[in-house]
Amino acid sequence: MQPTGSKQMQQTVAELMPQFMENSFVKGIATGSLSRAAVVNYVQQDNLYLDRFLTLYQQVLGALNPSLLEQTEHDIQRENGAHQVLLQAAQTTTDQIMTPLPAAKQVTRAYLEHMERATEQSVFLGLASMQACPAVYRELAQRLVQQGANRADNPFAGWINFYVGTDDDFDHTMFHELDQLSPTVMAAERQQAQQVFRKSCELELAFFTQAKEDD
Ligand SMILES: Cc1ncc(CN)c(N)n1
Repeated sequence: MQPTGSKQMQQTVAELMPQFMENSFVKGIATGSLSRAAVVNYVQQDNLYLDRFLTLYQQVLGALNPSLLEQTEHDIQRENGAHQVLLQAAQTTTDQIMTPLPAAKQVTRAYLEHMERATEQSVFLGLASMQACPAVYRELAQRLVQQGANRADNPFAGWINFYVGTDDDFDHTMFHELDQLSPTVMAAERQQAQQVFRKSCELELAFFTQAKEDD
């Protein structure tokens, strides 16, 4: 029997996880050693990313399932909690690093454009492109916890604990929504959704790499 769309996406995440665990930014989170520049770079780009992600999410879920939008959109707004952990370690604040507004870097732009293009094609593809966001972080955080990386002396433990905790429900809810929609679209579009999802996972990896590029 064919796995459901969400199972296949989870397999993609599992397949790519070794690359995430080897990524230098992720290793820095695990060991508690990241330069201030890398942390600032990451949070600046992530603020730009999440702002646009929320707008797209509102657009897609508003069309698909407004009551689910109402239940879940606060999950994205709450991510500021994860950023605060990083900013505290870097001894800075959101205001300081976002004023004046930094420019979006190449990977951030490419990722946002990828999700925008997918959403223009269909809400199903839009949702698939956005699903890597919770799916990758939840799996990553779980693996970091398994490694014991959220130990008390790691300044980034709160970041790991945030994603192991809160992205869980959001991730399952979105996967469920994708599986519910799946029978309503053609087989070709279901296949395309898998490709779109994989591309988003690759951009997630590039997003971490970008944070350390000019550090
Ligand atoms: C780029 C990116 N991807 C995923 C997440 C976690 N939702 C995030 N904060 N930023």
